[in-house]
Amino acid sequence: MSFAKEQQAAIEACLRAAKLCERVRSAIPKAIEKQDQSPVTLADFGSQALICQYIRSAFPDDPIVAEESPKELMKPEHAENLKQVVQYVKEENSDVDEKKIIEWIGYGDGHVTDRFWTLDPIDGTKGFIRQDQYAVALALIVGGDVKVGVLACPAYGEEGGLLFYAVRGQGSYTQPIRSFETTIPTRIYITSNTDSDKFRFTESVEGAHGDQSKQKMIAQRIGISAEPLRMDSQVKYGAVANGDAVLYLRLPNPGRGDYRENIWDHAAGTIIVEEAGGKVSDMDGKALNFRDNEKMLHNRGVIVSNGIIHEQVLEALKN
Ligand SMILES: Nc1ncnc2c1ncn2[C@@H]1O[C@H](COP(=O)(O)O)[C@@H](O)[C@H]1OP(=O)(O)O
Ligand SMILES: [Mg+2]
Ligand SMILES: [Mg+2]
Ligand SMILES: [Mg+2]
Repeated sequence: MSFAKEQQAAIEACLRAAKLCERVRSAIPKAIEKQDQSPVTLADFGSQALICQYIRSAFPDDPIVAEESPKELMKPEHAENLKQVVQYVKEENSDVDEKKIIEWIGYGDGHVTDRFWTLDPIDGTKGFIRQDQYAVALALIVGGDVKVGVLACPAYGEEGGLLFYAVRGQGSYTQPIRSFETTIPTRIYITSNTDSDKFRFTESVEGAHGDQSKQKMIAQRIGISAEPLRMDSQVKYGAVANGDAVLYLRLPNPGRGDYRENIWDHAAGTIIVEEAGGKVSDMDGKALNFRDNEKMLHNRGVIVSNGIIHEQVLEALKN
């Protein structure tokens, strides 16, 4: 299957959401604390509303498994915030009102099935608030396999950012977000170990989302001495896919042994790296499981590489 219609819809939806996010980012985004104490902004809600509405109208039968829920926004104390989200969304879709916003965000409460979409409306919210890296991440999963992935990275690579996308079996591509309509796709590939400037690894900015001292040690064991490229979000997958780094390490934080990764934090990035020639697995070498649950219950750690060094990294982790 070519998934041409899915690819086109996913790209269009993410481009619109990225525009909304950039407008909010330039106005200093306001953070609301979620129940798990992580932040969410009005742009996260707006992005999810836009993308869910778009995907739902193009593919009415497809469930969407998304990060955010409209519950918080429906509380009376957020009445002004809800109005503001409507204003943000209006610039991309004029057919919006408060009731529709709640309904559209709520489309994201779907379940994992044989065919579904998974969405992180803003991946790396902490980066977004810091005016740093973030991504809008959308993927289509069929039979447990990621078939289409899109990452809009508005703060990465060049002014206005880069869009990365891939369809299974068709390669990975990038285009500038700002000039998307007037440029042609550039196919991207991982870099081999010979480009010494890019023989480096990438990891989260947030120390609590990984194990930075162990990540440094593993990188050193395979001969990487360069300082890590620290960035928020799945932009790190984009960096490995287009050859800006050879490795992305995300080892479990020893203080948070019970943390399990969400599928929307990895699905889009995974296909983009794989279709660029790289490899993605957990720290035991197992494939990431996008088939059973919105959390990857049986995967610990995430290793993303150019493929060439993958076995070496897994070996280094055993010692
Ligand atoms: N303890 C943790 N370990 C790994 N990832 C985490 C942890 N806590 C939150 N995250 C997730 O890491 C992602 C950001 O990744 P990065 O650090 O690479 O930018 C977010 O989606 C965030 O989830 P959440 O959206 O629930 O906050
Ligand atoms: Mg998010
Ligand atoms: Mg995320
Ligand atoms: Mg979050």
